[in-house]
Amino acid sequence: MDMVFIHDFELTTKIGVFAWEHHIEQKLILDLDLAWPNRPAAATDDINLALDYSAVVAQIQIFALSRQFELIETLAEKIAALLIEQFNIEYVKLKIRKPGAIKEATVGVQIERRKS
Ligand SMILES: Nc1nc2c(c(=O)[nH]1)N=C([C@H](O)[C@@H](O)CO)CN2
Repeated sequence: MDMVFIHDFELTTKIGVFAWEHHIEQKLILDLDLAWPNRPAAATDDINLALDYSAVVAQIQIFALSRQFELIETLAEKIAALLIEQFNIEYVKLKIRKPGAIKEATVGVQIERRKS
């Protein structure tokens, strides 16, 4: 399966369970693996047939600015749904790390979602 990937994407947003987190921005690190048939774009050298990773990053940034969640699980689910719908992507694997969450470890979530 062909993929377009976006790894180590630093996203700054308001996120967290605790009250003190509701008023500050925190850094998240996203890794996205997006199923996309790359041959048509390669055959024509046409960005219009490619999954434009810049456009994907921009959409996620706009979404993260406009919404606020407590759990990174919720953010992951919403981003996966957004990408499947807006870019017509068949399969999304998304990992979100929250580097500042705890001092003992790097923590986060990973989901895989398919277009239904
Ligand atoms: N599975 C999760 N556990 C926790 C989350 C989360 O989003 N998913 N969030 C927190 C707090 O917001 C924490 O990051 C504050 O440091 C705790 N556990």
